[in-house]
Amino acid sequence: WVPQQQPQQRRSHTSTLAADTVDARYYSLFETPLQTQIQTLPPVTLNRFLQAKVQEQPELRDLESLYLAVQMACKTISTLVHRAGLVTPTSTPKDSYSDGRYYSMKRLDLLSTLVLKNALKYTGKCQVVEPAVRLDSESPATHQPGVLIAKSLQQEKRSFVAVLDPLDGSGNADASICTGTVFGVFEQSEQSDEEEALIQAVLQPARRMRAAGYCLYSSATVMVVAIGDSVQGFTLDPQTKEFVLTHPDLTIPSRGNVYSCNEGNSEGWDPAFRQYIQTIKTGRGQTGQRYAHRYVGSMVGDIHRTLLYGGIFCYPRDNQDHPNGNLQLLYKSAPMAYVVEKAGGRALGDADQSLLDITPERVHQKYPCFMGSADDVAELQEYLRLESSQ
Ligand SMILES: O=P(O)(O)OC[C@H]1O[C@](O)(COP(=O)(O)O)[C@@H](O)[C@@H]1O
Repeated sequence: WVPQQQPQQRRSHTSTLAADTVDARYYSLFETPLQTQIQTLPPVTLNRFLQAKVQEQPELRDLESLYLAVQMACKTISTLVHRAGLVTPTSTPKDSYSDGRYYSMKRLDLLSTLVLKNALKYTGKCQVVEPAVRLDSESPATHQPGVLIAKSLQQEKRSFVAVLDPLDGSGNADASICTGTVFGVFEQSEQSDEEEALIQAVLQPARRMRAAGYCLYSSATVMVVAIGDSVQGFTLDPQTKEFVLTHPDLTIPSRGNVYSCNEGNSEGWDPAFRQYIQTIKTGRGQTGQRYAHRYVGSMVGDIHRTLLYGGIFCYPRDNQDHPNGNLQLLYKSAPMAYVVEKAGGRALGDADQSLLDITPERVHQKYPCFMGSADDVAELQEYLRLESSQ
């Protein structure tokens, strides 16, 4: 909707219609000097940011094309996700997906995977493989996310190889709950283009990543990238369709007051972890403050909130349905952990092991994870150590 009249003209009307009053208030926002200033500031787009980065560090040039392809795909996926309710059939066909949720989940997953794959391929600078979907024995009959591995094709001695989860939390999209794309980038030392070699190239601990990031599709679409030693957040401007730097040099607060986990699994948790949660939520932890519980059930959303506000996100093992937690290490928790640590937080896989030091044995392997504000993770670590010493 475009206003047909200037605010000044509208206010000159003597009509006292409520709509006019509301409009006047709306326009007056834009007349304040501060707002005028903000609007005239030249935005730093992701493209410009990357160009500047490459000028500083020319060895990142290959990474630039990968990032540009990912951001292009994320713009399309953002539109797909936001239009999901408009284009997905509401009645679920009775086919191989007995559960209606899995049907549209699968559909959005496939679409996002295709969009991302094409964006990467059409750069002409990336080779893309989609590792065959094999169900992990630890998660029989559950939804298996699509995953992509992309390699930059520059004829340099080194090349980059990225692992990408096109749409984390796709099962939530029907309820308009946030979802996300996750990626992590390694260097490939051995120059082979065989699928198996590419898979091996990403089966590395996240500490060896050269970059990682995610795109959150929520009330806004936000791309957060860890590149070099800093973390930058860019918001997609729906008018210009550009990612604009809105969260420069993101750092996670050293302490928060929110814990985020699937408390429905608490019966099967290790006693020490259960004790930790009980302690912080009743205000008997180190801060003496009662922690609030927040759990979207969409990892990217839960971790993004943790990054901005502080606190702790956990997916521990339980002795019922999740002997290794419920998050795939390689393409979900490890890249997120990389971002969190680059932002000054911490991430654990076990009592004494950083999540960044765990080598995935296979693409879809799940692993317990705990990440967030450094002081909160340190407090939890004491409980995990207690458990492992028993
Ligand atoms: O339902 P649970 O066990 O809490 O698991 C939720 C987790 O599963 C995920 O939704 C992953 O789902 P997808 O398989 O759709 O990618 C995470 O985003 C989220 O944290």
